[in-house]
Amino acid sequence: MTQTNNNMTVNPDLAMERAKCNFNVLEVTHIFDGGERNTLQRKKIEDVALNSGASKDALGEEHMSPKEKYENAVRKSCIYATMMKNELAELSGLESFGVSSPVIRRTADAFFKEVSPFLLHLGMFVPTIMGQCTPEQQSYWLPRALDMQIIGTYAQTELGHGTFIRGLETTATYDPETEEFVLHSPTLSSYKWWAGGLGKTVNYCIVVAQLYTKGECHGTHPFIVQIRDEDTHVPLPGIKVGEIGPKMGFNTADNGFLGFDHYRIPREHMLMKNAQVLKDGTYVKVARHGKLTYGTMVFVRVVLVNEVAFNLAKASTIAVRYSAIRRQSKPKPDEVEPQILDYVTQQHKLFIAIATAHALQLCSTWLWESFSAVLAQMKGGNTDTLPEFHALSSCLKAISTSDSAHLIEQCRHACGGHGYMISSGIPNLYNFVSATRTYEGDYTVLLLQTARFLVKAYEQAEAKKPLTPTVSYLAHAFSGSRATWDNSPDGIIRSFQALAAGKTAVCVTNMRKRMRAGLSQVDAWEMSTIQLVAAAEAHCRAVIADTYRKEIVRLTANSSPNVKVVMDQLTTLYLYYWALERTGDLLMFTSVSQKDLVDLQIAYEELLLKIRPNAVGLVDAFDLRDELLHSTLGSYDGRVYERLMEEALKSPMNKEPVSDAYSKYLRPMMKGKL
Ligand SMILES: CCCCCCCCCCCCC/C=C/C(=O)SCCNC(=O)CCNC(=O)[C@H](O)C(C)(C)COP(=O)(O)OP(=O)(O)OC[C@H]1O[C@@H](n2cnc3c(N)ncnc32)[C@H](O)[C@@H]1OP(=O)(O)O
Ligand SMILES: Cc1cc2nc3c(=O)[nH]c(=O)nc-3n(C[C@H](O)[C@H](O)[C@H](O)COP(=O)(O)OP(=O)(O)OC[C@H]3O[C@@H](n4cnc5c(N)ncnc54)[C@H](O)[C@@H]3O)c2cc1C
Repeated sequence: MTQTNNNMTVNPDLAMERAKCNFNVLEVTHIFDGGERNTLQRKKIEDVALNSGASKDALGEEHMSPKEKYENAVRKSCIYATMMKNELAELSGLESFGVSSPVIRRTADAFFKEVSPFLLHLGMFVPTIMGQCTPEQQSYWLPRALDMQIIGTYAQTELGHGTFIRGLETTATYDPETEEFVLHSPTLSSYKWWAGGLGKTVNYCIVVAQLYTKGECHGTHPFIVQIRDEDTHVPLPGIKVGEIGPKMGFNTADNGFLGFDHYRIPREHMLMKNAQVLKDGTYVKVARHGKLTYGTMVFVRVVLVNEVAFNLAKASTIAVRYSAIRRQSKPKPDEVEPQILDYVTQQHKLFIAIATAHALQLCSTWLWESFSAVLAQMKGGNTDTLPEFHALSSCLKAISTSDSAHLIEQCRHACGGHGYMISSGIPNLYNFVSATRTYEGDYTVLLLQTARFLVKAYEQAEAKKPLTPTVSYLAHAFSGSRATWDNSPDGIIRSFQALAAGKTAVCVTNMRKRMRAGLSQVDAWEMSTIQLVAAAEAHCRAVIADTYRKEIVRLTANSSPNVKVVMDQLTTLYLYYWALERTGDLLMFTSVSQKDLVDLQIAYEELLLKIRPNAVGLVDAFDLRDELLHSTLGSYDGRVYERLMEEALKSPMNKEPVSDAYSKYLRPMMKGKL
């Protein structure tokens, strides 16, 4: 594994762990990266972007005031954007997620402990231009946006509504006299709220507003709106814009608010790929599917699965390396204190994090490929696969973000007190990832979208109609008997599918019962939503487990024997872990016995011991440079205590031997003179 400094002194415990590792680390790196070619290109990009030291700060971000932090983040965003235009442009021809590859996105993490104020520009503004504009509109806006001549964001959420898009209150009323739209915020709750970069950075944004023309409302549509002068950056007349204040994370993203006072924009600034307003105000619907204006959200949901996998890989790298150098307690009085990684409970906390990072990474690639296929079909006018894809991307976004946030927090627990230090890197990772569970569609709300699809699919299965691939297992939901338990990987995956089918069946039965008892369909649905969320979660687990297993079998077909073994151990661990987390459900919906579950628990514990010698090798295989980890606990060399002390000494509190607070408050209070 290449590191920036080849002459470093490595902590002896970490060196011992690396010597113990019995598989080829680089081969696993290639699996995680999606192939050797991707690894080589990633490394080239990282070398160009990071070796100059431009990502480093003289003073840690955490010691800066909010204003200094923001300005520093803008400074570095500009450096990175310039690199992207110049040095990195040629290198970024990876198998990429559209306009900016995930590798470019990831490398940027070395520059920011929180996030770049440009995140929404690349993450949503540019993708909306690509996905919602006509070709003419695109040829005008896209080059300017890609060249960063204009910087934009995505302003959809309002103070009063985020989830319920149809409830947005901002209006865009067409005036045929001037051929303009008049944007207006009629209430306080209609103010746009949350858009990243809106507070101070951007001069344009995508605004989602209720479209009115000829006195009729046509629902929400996207518009491109200039909000600041292109030269002076002063907000334009009719615009009220500002920053929303401190948050749990995202503090360098200047999330903002925005209100309009009868603010006029040209007709051409409505993004017209899916619907148009003609000069005379006639509304023309172009798209075949009513929800295509939600396309950018679907894109970001897909991207987020990859994003959280990467952040989970970081957290597990930090926690596993730290657990290898940390020694604590003395269970055997005559022996030295063990590495905390030797405690089975510690392995239980951490190895699932490594396995989940792999599972989500592979699912994200598979999801991206499915998305590309859906987009290709839609180009030809066919939207048949969109409902299934919406259900799939919704649940994968919900479960991947929720599991990752939970496991990153578990990694923090695994690092004891030191994990609570900002310098460990874990709090920032947690703050970032916990937000992903909420934004781009809240966890519960998205799982309920998947549940809608599952219920419909169940009814189709009942009527013996054909099923789409991800729910084909529902065809076996009507056998009348419980699924046969079998603890092979394929057997466990079948059991997860049986749980999803069983839970969906329970929901449908309960809803029907409730409706027979007099509840409306809406109320019967509402009363069943706890179970519907559980059914969607079970469905998603079955999809992840199945995809993870199939992808690993495929990707390791030509791997060396030990890589095959260790990758198989991780997938099996994932399956055992979730089977043991869901024992109650297994007892309800499969033939599993108490003895089977006791045996499974023992097999799980034995698997932890088998993975243990390779744990550091497995996180080394994520190949995360120290610059990306920002961690005193997780650096490659394991100099944890030295780094903790170095960071502590940087605290501005240590600049003076006696704090001013002594003479101002402590002394007077202690001398009774306050
Ligand atoms: C490559 C690297 C680039 C860098 C990027 C890195 C990372 C990027 C990070 C970016 C940072 C982002 C920061 C955050 C940004 C935001 O949060 S932006 C705001 C996001 N907001 C939301 O996600 C709102 C969530 N709400 C909704 O999506 C919808 O309102 C809803 C909950 C889905 C309900 O919509 P509604 O119109 O009310 O529909 P329903 O009545 O419930 O359903 C009607 C039918 O429509 C189907 N449907 C709904 N959505 C879609 C869709 N998107 N696609 C296809 N179909 C959809 C739904 O299933 C219903 O179908 P039927 O059951 O058949 O009736
Ligand atoms: C860090 C961050 C960055 C963001 N960036 C942007 C941005 O750049 N642009 C932008 O437009 N927006 C942005 N958002 C807003 C984000 O998209 C919304 O916060 C998110 O979609 C959730 O909507 P909400 O806040 O209205 O939550 P609410 O819908 O009010 O959710 C509150 C609770 O109600 C529950 N709930 C709501 N509806 C239902 C239902 N139908 N059934 C059951 N339960 C329900 C939810 O599950 C949740 O528990 C950002 C948010 C965050 C936190």
